[in-house]
Amino acid sequence: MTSAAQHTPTPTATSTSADPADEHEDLSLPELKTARYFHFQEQVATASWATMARRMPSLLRHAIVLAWQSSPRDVLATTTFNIGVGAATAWALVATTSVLDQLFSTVPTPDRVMAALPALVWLAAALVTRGACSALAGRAQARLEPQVVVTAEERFMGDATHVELAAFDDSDFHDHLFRCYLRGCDEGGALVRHATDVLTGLVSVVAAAGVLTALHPVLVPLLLLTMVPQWWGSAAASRLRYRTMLAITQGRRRKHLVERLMIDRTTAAEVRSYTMADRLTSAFSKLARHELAVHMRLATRMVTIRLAGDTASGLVMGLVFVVLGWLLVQEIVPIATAGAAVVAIQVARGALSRALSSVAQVYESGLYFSDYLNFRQEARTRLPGQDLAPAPAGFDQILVENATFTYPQSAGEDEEGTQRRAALQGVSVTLRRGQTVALVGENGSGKTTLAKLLSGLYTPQQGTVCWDGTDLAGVDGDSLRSKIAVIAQDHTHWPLTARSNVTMSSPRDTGRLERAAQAAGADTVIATMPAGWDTLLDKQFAHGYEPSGGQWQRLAAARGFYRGDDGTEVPLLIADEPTAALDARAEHRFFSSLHAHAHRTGSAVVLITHRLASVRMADLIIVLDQGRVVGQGTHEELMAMGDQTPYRELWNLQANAYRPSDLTDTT
Ligand SMILES: Nc1ncnc2c1ncn2[C@@H]1O[C@H](COP(=O)(O)OP(=O)(O)OP(=O)(O)O)[C@@H](O)[C@H]1O
Repeated sequence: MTSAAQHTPTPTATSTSADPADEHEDLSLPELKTARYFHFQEQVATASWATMARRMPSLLRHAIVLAWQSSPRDVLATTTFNIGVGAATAWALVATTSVLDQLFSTVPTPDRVMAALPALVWLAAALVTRGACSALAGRAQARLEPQVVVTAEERFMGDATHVELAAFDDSDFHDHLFRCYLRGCDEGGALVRHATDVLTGLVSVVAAAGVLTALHPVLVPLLLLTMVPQWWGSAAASRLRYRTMLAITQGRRRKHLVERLMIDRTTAAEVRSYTMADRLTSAFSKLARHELAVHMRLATRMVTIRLAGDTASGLVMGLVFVVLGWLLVQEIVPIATAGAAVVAIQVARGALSRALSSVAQVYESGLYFSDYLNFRQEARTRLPGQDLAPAPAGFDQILVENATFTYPQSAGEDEEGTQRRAALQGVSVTLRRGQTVALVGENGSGKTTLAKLLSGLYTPQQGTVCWDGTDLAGVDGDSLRSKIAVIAQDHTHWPLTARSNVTMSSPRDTGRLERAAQAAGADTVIATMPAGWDTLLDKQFAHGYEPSGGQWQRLAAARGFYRGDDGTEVPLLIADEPTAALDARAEHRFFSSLHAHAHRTGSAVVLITHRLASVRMADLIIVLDQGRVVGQGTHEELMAMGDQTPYRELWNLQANAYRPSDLTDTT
């Protein structure tokens, strides 16, 4: 069969241009990348029946295991009732044979009808049973599919939130994760549905074949003969419909893109300012009409296939009748058996048609479901160990020894590239409880990476991070991180209430909340919010509120203070660029709070900032450059090291901006 994908032109930017004289007509959008959720398109479009048949057993095995783990009861019900449908089909066919036997006997007509009555009741009972089994199978199937999806989603989400953080820096992992998220889990449910449809169809075909064998073995080849055009017609129609849909996908995505430009709030103003409405409408119409034309062509080709299929079917059925007639004349089969054979053949043809139209869908769903299976397999290699020791209650000192950390290699990057990209190389530092330690250095020097090593989010590939004698590599990550408060540089704008944005997973404590808000300067932000602490911080919700950048930063700082407001349990507070969006007054207040926090709780505070005036008071300043420690000490010690040292250079650059040009630093 010729692929529709080959014949149906994919609408592109150039194909949308109607009038070359109109230079504004074409929106000139470049080719779209293959969507993550459609990456198996090529494989699906070109798969042969043999390929599908080869993959089927393993796909079905995985789907059955997942279905069984989701709901054994509904799997048993689906299977039992579908077998019931097959058995009732066979029963109905046998009853039909009895009815026909009686009706074609040689006694007078009223007697024949009376004699057929018990068989008719039997037939009615079989049909009712078949209907009931079919309905119950449908119910079990409808229950099973969403359960399979939820089980798959729960496992996926569990893995996604528990894998080590470094996995999110690996573009390959990220890609697998997103593909699984977009389709993998849902397709597990769809696979079960389509597989059950195939099963249902096959059970009925087998039932009809069984009855025919019992009636007379010579009838079975007749059944197989009628199935050939049926197979061809159903398979050709379903593949054509399918490939056409695949072929128009690109155009449909392009259409959605244009649609979004036309109806999105963010583009609405410029659509009007730059009078884009007509151009967009024209582009939209062309894409929509192209799709329409493809559908029209599909309808015509479907009719052609149907006509060819029906003609072939009619011819074969004619042949079957000729053979049946010959069998009757030769008295090989009685007339009642021949009648029952015709009914059985019709039942088998209908069931086969349904099964076939589901086979291609089993294949496609199976491919996408393999994204789910692959993701889970990969995630297992990235989950933390199970039997790790709990984190120590605290520390007197944190010792980072010779730590080297490289972010995961990007696809296509060579070993040399990896060497060049080491974010930290041989870093050794010591932090003591109660100290305020500042990490300074230029952009990309490794400050945030070191902070993430200290906060237990990353583990160095070489070297160690120890709390007193305990190497954090052997410690349970969750128990460690519950003892560390982090004010992150790229903090999350949680779509939750202001209160939950600060308390997060810790228990609620009003006193602690107020203290944290005050320390971070978030109290004045809360005071301006319509519902105070109960204000929802997301405009997507009714009465939602959108804080400004600086207000979000104060809330993030309050989150860190809240987590850290427990001297015995949280011995480390890490603040990464906590004041970048704050005004001068808020910044001053924040640094005072930070020192007060360290003093009051006795915890170690790690501060990352580019504002060197704020680190002057730190007990220890660690200077990083290209992933290496290039200086450490107090402000005075570092300034005394000489003119060309990185810290002094940076200090002078910033200090000079506030001085008359003829002044230099005074140390
Ligand atoms: N997730 C990541 N994946 C790959 N490389 C990263 C990632 N995060 C940081 N890097 C690289 O690691 C190096 C150190 O980055 P890091 O964020 O630790 O620097 P920084 O000193 O905190 O910078 P800044 O002052 O700009 O915040 C940089 O070269 C950066 O490109």
